[in-house]
Amino acid sequence: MATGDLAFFSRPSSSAVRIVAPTNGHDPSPSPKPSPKKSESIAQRPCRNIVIYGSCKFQDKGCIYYHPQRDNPSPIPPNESPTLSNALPAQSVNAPVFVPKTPVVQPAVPATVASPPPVEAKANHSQSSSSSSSGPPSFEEFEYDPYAYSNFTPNADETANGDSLVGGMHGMQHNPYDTPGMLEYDNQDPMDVFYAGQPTFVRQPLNYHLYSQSLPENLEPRYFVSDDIREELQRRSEIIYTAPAPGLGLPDELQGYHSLLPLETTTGDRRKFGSWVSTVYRAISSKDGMPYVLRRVGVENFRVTSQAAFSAIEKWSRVRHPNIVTIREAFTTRAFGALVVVYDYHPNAKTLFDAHVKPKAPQFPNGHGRMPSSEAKISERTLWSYLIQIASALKAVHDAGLSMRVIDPSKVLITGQNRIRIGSCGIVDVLMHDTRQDVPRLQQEDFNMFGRLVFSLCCTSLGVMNDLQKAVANLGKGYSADIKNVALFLISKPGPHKTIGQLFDLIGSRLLTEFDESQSAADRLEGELMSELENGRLVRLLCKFGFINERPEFARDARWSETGDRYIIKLFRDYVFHQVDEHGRPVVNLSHVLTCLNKLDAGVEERIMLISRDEQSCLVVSYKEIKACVSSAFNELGLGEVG
Ligand SMILES: Nc1ncnc2c1ncn2[C@@H]1O[C@H](COP(=O)(O)OP(=O)(O)OP(=O)(O)O)[C@@H](O)[C@H]1O
Repeated sequence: MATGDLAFFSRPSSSAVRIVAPTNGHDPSPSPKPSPKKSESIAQRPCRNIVIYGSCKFQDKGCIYYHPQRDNPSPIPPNESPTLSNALPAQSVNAPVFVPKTPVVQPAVPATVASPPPVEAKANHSQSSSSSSSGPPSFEEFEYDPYAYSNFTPNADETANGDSLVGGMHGMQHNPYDTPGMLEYDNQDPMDVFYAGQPTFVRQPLNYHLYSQSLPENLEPRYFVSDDIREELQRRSEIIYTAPAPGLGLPDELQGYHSLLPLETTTGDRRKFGSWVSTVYRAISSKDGMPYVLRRVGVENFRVTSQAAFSAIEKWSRVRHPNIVTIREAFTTRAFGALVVVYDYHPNAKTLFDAHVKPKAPQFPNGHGRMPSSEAKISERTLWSYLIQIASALKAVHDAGLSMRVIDPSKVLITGQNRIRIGSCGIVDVLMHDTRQDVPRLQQEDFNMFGRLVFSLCCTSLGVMNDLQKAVANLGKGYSADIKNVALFLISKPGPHKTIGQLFDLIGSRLLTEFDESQSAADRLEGELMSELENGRLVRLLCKFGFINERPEFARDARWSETGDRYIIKLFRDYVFHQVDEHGRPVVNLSHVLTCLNKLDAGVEERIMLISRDEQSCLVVSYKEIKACVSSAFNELGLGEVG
């Protein structure tokens, strides 16, 4: 690969990315015959064998390179200094590098900087400096410098004066990356070991706090939220925005709610909610644009004679519990001829009845006749989780001086992975506002309803309680004695011993298991959130690439995409996305893409080699510099025609 043809990197109209073939001692035209001056300089060049292996077999057999004497074991020739005339031409490594012509703005460095601080302190500084708000230098300031990695140390006078180091450059010899915050590697290119007096290779510190490290390919999914969670959230999001079918004959607007969409069939045989028929709609609030559930209870001649009917709703709306569907408000409506209670909407919620009790549609195994699908039995662990969540909701309600009044498989929702929420609270309180409420008795009834729900779930049947003996026997066959005890306690006769506290005594240490599992679930979700956080940053970067690359209005202006910042971005895009394997097949490696983009976003000092499409030129450039290119090209768009 040749580096001679680098002219297209230059942008004559500006100093941006001015890459020119070296002159004076780094003559671009490769000369096959070494000039006398050149032979002299070869004799001054450290022998690679010494650098790599510590000795050279050909030292006394005509090797023309420099070999250190015993009294001077340094591999660098005594009169060698990293000056312009003695440094190796860029052609030798086929890799020109970018170095800012003016230095990166660094914080003032104390005079003691000449003796570098310990490595650890430097590494920390490096991390903070790379994330500092001063940011990388504009790419306008970069210019090709073959001495970028020479081991130049400013003299005491220069370092004593902060300005001299920070703002003042002595020609092109000071490496702007040679700051106290960098490890030695920052003064080196990995290839230096082959031609300079730097036998050690110190790895550049990675800014782990700024980007995720690449993971083995088989762990790729860790970069993204896991499939099951993604699918579930996508489904919910789709359901929220499902548009109602036209011609349903529903009001366009109902007390500040619009876009009503029934969540159940409103025709055919309807089950009763107590002695009422209820229908659930999803509707959007005009106030906040959020979806809510309207439960409409069609009650003939239902009249609210006083606001007192809604006092229970006020109490209920103050009950905020993770296992209760929150009530927002209630109203009656003539247009709808009903009482409407508004609840929080949990997209893709399923009732316990639909999930566990409702007979499933028959399956057709291999076309050989019909067979009813077997009900999936709830596992003991899941059942305990349901029990604990409902008991917890019950406690909150009883503590608030209320009673649940409806605990039925058709009114308890599963709103996520084993997440239970009791819906339809408060409705009965409004409907029966004119009858005297004996709260302790109603609370005892809650236990009873809860017990029947446990039997229904264990036996996957609603009518199970018609034959109690059989129900107990069935439950005992499928579940532990502890479950059986809880179920029997719940359906036992009311009495002073039957309190929510007693119920929790029976649940015992299972509560801790539930608590532990819910904490683990929170940890898992936090982990998922982290991966999404990373993705958000990368999407912003990809958007910038989208804005910059292949702009049609500049299609005829080759200079726009073939010079300066944009050319580097174009080559970087090839490096990230368009690599091919040794057979010319596209390499589709998501880990590579994510790693590159993360490093770019963090603007790390690590350098990569970009290769032109004709493979005639290459360019060594750091992520930090590419990042500066991206932001300058993007800013240029914003200030220009794109507005
Ligand atoms: N707060 C809510 N958020 C999301 N969906 C809900 C909510 N409340 C109820 N639903 C859904 O609305 C549908 C109907 O609920 P409903 O309580 O009427 O159940 P049902 O089984 O149809 O009972 P019924 O026979 O008494 O009407 C169910 O699929 C349920 O998941």
